[in-house]
Amino acid sequence: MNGTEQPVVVFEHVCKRYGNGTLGLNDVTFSVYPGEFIAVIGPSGAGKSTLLRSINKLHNVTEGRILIGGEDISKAKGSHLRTLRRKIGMIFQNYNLVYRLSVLQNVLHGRLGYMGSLQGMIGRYREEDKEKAVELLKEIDMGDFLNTRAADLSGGQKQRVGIARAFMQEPQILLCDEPIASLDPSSAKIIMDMIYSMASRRRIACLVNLHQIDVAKAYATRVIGLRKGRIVFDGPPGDMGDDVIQAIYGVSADELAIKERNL
Ligand SMILES: Nc1ncnc2c1ncn2[C@@H]1O[C@H](COP(=O)(O)OP(=O)(O)OP(=O)(O)O)[C@@H](O)[C@H]1O
Repeated sequence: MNGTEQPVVVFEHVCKRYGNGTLGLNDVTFSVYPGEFIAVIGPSGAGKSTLLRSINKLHNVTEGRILIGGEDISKAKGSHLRTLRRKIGMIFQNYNLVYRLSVLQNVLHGRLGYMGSLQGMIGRYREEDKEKAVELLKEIDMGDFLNTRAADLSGGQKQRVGIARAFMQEPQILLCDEPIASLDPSSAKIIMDMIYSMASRRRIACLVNLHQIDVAKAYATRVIGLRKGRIVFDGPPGDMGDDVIQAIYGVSADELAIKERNL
């Protein structure tokens, strides 16, 4: 971040109330700058997914504004919404691949937001898109799996394809919703390393929902701690003392470690 750079995402006093009355986000205000790697942490139900889903308007917020590159996505519709969504890549806990399709075809899906609907339906991709997809797959060590069906991959390999698809979109913001929650520890490390290095090399801003504080501390340039829909901490991981853990989770770091061990 530097003094002249414009934020890629701005939240201004955002509230999200669900139909049943639950307040998922409560007066949330923050800005995200290019190159930041932000871990969003908090106990179950704190609003982490609600926050991520608000950014690309997977649901409407009830109050406040969300600006993407200076434009209000809360009000955007139709082709304007589609254009704004191109800037926002997503990586999911459950990969969201099309399992009957090949690895290469899944990665090419990252270009769909740039194509007409007919072009997309018949899968008519430009040669340069295919070359870019192959390059990305090589970058994540999946160059030998181009024609493998996505169904036939391990969990870690599926997530790598999810990563390549997200970068294929050339986003300015990458939203990762618990990207390692379904993976064993060694695959989780590989995936976090890949997301971190690929995003920082391209200066793409990342928001990553995480359950593990140690992972947040290891990778994040900044941590946002949510509790009951409110931001209760926003700062560098080095500032996360026991008081901060208590404010986010309502228990001490020791108690939290015991709870996690018993899960
Ligand atoms: N579709 C919905 N309808 C009603 N309430 C919802 C809905 N989705 C989420 N909520 C509620 O909003 C609050 C925030 O939920 P959210 O899923 O954002 O939390 P989270 O921090 O991502 O939790 P977890 O770590 O368990 O995934 C919770 O009280 C949840 O029950």
